[in-house]
Amino acid sequence: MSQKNADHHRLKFVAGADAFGCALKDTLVSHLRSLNIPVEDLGTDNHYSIGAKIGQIVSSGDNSGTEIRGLLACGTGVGVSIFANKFPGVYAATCLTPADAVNARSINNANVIAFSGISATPNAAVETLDNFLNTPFKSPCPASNSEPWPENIQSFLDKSLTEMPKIGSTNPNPNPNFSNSCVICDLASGREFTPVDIMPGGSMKIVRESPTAAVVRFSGGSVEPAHHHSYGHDVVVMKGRKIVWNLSKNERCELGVGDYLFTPGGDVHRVKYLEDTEFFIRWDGGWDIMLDEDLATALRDLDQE
Ligand SMILES: O=C(CO)[C@H](O)[C@H](O)COP(=O)(O)O
Repeated sequence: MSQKNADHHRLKFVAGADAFGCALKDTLVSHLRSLNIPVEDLGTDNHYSIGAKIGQIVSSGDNSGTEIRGLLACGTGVGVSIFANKFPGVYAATCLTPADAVNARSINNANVIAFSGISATPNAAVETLDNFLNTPFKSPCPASNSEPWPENIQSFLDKSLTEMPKIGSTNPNPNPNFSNSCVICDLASGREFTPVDIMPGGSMKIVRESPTAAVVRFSGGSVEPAHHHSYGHDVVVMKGRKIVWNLSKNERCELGVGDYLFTPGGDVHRVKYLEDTEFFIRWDGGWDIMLDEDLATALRDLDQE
């Protein structure tokens, strides 16, 4: 059984669902509010977007000391978890039973819970959510036969909060052209620009991996359709001019030589290159890119500007 923890006053939830999970999410949001737990309900979107939005908010945290947790629901509870888990510091767990939620809190310190809108009944889902609320990390749980953890597992759990965030933050397969022994020795020479297949007109020379640093070139007139990255990135323009629309924040800026821009992880942005442009870019973690629209949509929208 879960341990009761009535002190929810420093807790806030952000919630969202896709169409398959929407009704269940509404039930669970009402339940949280009946417990006087504040909830920001982001409503319904496709499971890629809603999982990423909740993940981004939980990852960003809250500087007032309030703990932010996420509640997600889709058809299976799996897709939304995968996307939320792309963000650092997010531990999203799909919980199909009340026992899953006790295990996910006790063993994994999960901070996002994902439900299956298809298979969960409202009553079972409420019980599952209550367990997620009331189970402290490292408490006895079904996986420990409801007994305190043995010493070796307790020690693993104790270390996991500091060890887990490091996983994936260093490149497990460093390029043999690099020496990783010290920063000065990470000399990258002789690297080539390679075309960025999904961004016509663009080419990129990666000079360091995870955190990833690169020099990027785009030919004048190129457009990058709206996209986002898991990690925030710094850009310094070395040549040319570009316009960046941050669609998440409804902001537009024009960057010329020497200008700097930071774009947070998850922020959707579209870019147009006014001239042949070259810039240095550095992501806070590994490089990835998720397209949020196709090129035709970007060009059509820019035409209407
Ligand atoms: O990742 C990339 C590969 O095409 C782009 O170089 C990068 O996305 C350009 O910077 P921004 O994300 O600010 O548009």
